[in-house]
Amino acid sequence: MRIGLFGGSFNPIHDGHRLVVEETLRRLELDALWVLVTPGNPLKSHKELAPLADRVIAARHLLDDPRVKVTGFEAAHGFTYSWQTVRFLTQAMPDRRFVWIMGADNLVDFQRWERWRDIAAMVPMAVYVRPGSSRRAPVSMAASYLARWRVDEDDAPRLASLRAPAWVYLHGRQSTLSSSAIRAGRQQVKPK
Ligand SMILES: Nc1ncnc2c1ncn2[C@@H]1O[C@H](COP(=O)(O)OP(=O)(O)OP(=O)(O)O)[C@@H](O)[C@H]1O
Ligand SMILES: O=C(O)c1ccc[n+]([C@@H]2O[C@H](COP(=O)([O-])O)[C@@H](O)[C@H]2O)c1
Repeated sequence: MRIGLFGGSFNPIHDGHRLVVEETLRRLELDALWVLVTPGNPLKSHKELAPLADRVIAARHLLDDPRVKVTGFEAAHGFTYSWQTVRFLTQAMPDRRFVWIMGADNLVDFQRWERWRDIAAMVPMAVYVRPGSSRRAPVSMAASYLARWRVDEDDAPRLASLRAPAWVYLHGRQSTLSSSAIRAGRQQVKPK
């Protein structure tokens, strides 16, 4: 069983997230994708953060696919950092093949994440291209550190079965949507 783990603030969820979900399910040949709605990104202000339950409900509504499961379980476990989530899931379910999924902007910042090298060593990762970060991501500090474990895009279907570290940078359909622009009233959850 190959399962994508797509963590996010989803404040609010938008069509850019749906695009990443659809593309990674297809390109990584995943059986399931778990959307992990975070109690709060440790690197972001939580001042404008909507309640977890509201973000979970909205994500379930927009991502209406039987393969997609939306959960806020990190809050119930008291997890703040993604390494805690990844360690917990890989230890609790050693027979599942997990892949951590994130947009290219998060690879640019990845070296600021708590124990980011440990995350990369625990789980294969798929980075999805995003406007504004597509060129910076592959030359970021984390990408340079992880360069020798980068897998060709054509091998994306194999990623889940590879031993970590292993990662792929996926190019494809792109969305300019962002939650912050939606909160500021400059964009809509779904483009017109
Ligand atoms: N348009 C997009 N294209 C590709 N990846 C995206 C896009 N929007 C968000 N993501 C990715 O989805 C995950 C969750 O993102 P998040 O909930 O922070 O949304 P966001 O639009 O980046 O929010 P904000 O604008 O508040 O930073 C992250 O890994 C992020 O990189
Ligand atoms: O563990 C960390 O240090 C860490 C730092 C930044 C972001 N994250 C996680 O990355 C995911 C994407 O966050 P965001 O806000 O960009 O949607 C979400 O699951 C966050 O909890 C995790």
